[in-house]
Amino acid sequence: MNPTMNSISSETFKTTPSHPEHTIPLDFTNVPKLPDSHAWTLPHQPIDPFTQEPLPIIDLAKPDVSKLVRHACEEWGAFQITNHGIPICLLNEIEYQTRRLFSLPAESKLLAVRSPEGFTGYGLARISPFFSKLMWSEGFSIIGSPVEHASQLWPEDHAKFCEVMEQFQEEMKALSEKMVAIMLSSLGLTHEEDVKWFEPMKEGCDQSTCVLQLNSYPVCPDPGRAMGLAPHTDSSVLTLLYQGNISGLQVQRDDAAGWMPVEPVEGALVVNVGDLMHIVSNGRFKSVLHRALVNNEHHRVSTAYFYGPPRDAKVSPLRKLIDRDHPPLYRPVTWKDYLEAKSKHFSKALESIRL
Ligand SMILES: O=C(O)CCC(=O)C(=O)O
Ligand SMILES: [Fe+2]
Repeated sequence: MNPTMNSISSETFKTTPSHPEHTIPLDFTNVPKLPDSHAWTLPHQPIDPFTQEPLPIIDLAKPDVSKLVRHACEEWGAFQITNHGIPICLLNEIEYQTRRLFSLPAESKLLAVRSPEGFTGYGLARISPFFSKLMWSEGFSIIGSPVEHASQLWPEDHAKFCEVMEQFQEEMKALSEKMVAIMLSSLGLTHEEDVKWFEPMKEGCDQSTCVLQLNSYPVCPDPGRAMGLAPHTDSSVLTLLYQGNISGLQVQRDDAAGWMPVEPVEGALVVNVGDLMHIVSNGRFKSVLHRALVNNEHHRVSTAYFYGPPRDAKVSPLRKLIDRDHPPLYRPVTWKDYLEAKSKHFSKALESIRL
């Protein structure tokens, strides 16, 4: 592994495996010892949480949300939200269905494996090809209805799974729109006027670039040397993450400071600034470098919703944020172009479009 490979891309781009013998996740049940293929050498560099301002937790029902969100996006590129309006019963339901899926025997999960040219289904983390070591995790990607793969997993009994996943995507899309609006208005922008690419999404014309990613981090025999999900930034506009009540997520505020755990808060969602928001805000909001660690007691699952614009919409630094003192930092790109840049330049994708 290249330890300098820090900010890596994430979810919907296509990549070629660097270790073709491992195109599907390990059968994690009854692995008594961490295999060499999964043993990482990077020290985990934890931060002393008492020396740092903790990651902001923002109550959306309180006043001053806009100021708090701006501060969080400028300083951290991530924050947690409470009072977001997503019912706790839906969050419990999504966690239940996610656990139900990943608790299936390995041979059943392989019936729903993501095809080499596909974007959806069961498989390794998408960022796997960028690392020589494998991650202690498995994933299931959904765009719209998961019925094609779910019916492979449960021929008779997939209706509830599909219903919950579809309902959750609808709720996440609406909440993402709300959060984008708050973020932009915190910079003095009204998204209706300023962000043309945003319109088709709001009208529901194109939902195809939003992805629901279910992640599973099985109990690990040697968590100190394993990596659940290697450091990366999300390529999305923003990501909404539900991590249940098991720790593992960490964010990096800046290179020197080490990794800050994002401790679960009951019913809260984590918001990550993605690379596209980094671009439209002309670098004011930072896409956050984050990773997930594993443990030897609990099977951790998480649900990430990546919110993206229509594939062909142009994304560029917003005009109102540009003046003589703040020249545009990035050239205009479509989401499609950006994902291509990400799969080619990996951690250097943002740099590759820098003016
Ligand atoms: O599981 C987590 O906490 C992080 C998941 C994540 O970063 C991702 O799916 O991109
Ligand atoms: Fe991520």
